[in-house]
Amino acid sequence: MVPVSVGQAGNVSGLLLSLILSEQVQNRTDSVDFGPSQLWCHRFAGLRSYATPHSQFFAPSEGIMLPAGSYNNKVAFITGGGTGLGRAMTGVLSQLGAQCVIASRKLEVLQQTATEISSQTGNKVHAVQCDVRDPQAVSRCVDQMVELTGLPDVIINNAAGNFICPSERLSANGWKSITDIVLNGTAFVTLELGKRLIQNQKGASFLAITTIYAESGSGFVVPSASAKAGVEALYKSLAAEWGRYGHRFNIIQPGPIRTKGAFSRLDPTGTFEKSMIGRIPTGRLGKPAELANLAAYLSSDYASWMSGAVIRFDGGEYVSMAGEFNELRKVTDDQWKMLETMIRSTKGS
Ligand SMILES: CC/C=C\C/C=C\C=C\C(=O)SCCNC(=O)CCNC(=O)[C@H](O)C(C)(C)COP(=O)(O)OP(=O)(O)OC[C@H]1O[C@@H](n2cnc3c(N)ncnc32)[C@H](O)[C@@H]1OP(=O)(O)O
Ligand SMILES: NC(=O)C1=CN([C@@H]2O[C@H](COP(=O)(O)OP(=O)(O)OC[C@H]3O[C@@H](n4cnc5c(N)ncnc54)[C@H](OP(=O)(O)O)[C@@H]3O)[C@@H](O)[C@H]2O)C=CC1
Repeated sequence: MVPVSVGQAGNVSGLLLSLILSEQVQNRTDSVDFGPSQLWCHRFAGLRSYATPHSQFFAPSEGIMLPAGSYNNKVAFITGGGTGLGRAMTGVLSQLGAQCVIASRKLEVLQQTATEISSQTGNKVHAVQCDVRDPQAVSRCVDQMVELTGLPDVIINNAAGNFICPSERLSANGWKSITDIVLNGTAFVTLELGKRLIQNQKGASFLAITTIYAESGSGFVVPSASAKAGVEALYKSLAAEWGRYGHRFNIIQPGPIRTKGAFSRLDPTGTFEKSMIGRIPTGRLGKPAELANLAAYLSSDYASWMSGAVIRFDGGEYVSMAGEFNELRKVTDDQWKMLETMIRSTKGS
């Protein structure tokens, strides 16, 4: 055994500290190099990526996974289907043969998405305006859907609102705006459709899109964390209660996937993206198409035995943040040699 002096021990902690500091400096440099507006253009034009070299082992497969026609004669209702992940899920379900109904507040956005997707897939996509915070609006939206397509086979509760904000700066209305969309909105849609499906003795698959911090909680997005946790409790409860009516309930917890809606409100300057990717073991963000394939599987007949499931879909980010010693990924081989020598040279307690 080689004895290690206090000086060496100091070097090791110094090295660890400098590793952490240099990362912070690097992050600062990034935000100085690219001013917020410039960065914004780059990020949403997809011109910039922080993906790590090892992400090459985890290259995304963005083609459609299920066999063609898997959703023939099915109707899918997707809240927030006009943008981001909702749009990606609508695209995949439509490509697989579903007739889709997308609903949110901005009718023009929905109509544009509906036209684009249906012209690509040849299947009908209907746009219905609906603010999910208003139970009467939800009821009217379902009336409209029944006229257009009949009751759905698949319901995806995807609509959400979110912004980062220290909780001491949050107004009561700020809290309400998020929890009303996420928890009440999901509940209103689920109860309205659930009751009508039960009356009509029709089975269905319900899917909710939550987030990894629904489980852990997270500072600075407290209304979202609280509401998403509520959505998970709602879905797990109904999985137990409404199986007898032919209803399945599943949940996907995505990690970060670049969409304008999420990133503009959660990382407006682009400062956090690099550190986010640094802690994701697969070294990159998720892709909307990857989430859409998982959603299509969970909502399909191939998953008819899945209910009450909570699927974390985050490239490993959650476990990476949870493990107390995971920061040791940053220790180099030479530093490991020193650390091992120090540990082995310790005698007694
Ligand atoms: C980087 C990604 C990594 C991980 C992602 C993990 C999870 C992601 C979860 C998501 O949900 S991402 C999806 C995000 N998408 C959206 O948020 C789209 C829809 N959002 C909106 O429409 C708005 O942002 C909204 C949520 C604020 C709702 O809009 P609305 O017009 O209804 O609200 P108001 O503008 O009237 O505001 C209501 C209330 O909130 C206060 N408020 C608004 N923004 C902020 C803010 N940034 N900070 C503090 N407070 C805010 C606003 O002042 C109002 O309160 P008062 O009346 O002033 O008291
Ligand atoms: N992207 C990511 O990294 C992650 C996203 N998620 C979840 O994925 C889902 C989709 O998010 P994403 O695609 O990124 O973001 P978007 O902002 O693109 O999607 C949110 C959608 O919700 C709709 N919406 C908001 N408020 C209401 C309302 N009151 N009534 C009806 N619809 C409403 C919006 O449409 P409109 O404005 O027209 O109403 C919009 O289409 C959300 O549930 C989000 O929490 C979870 C983890 C990570």
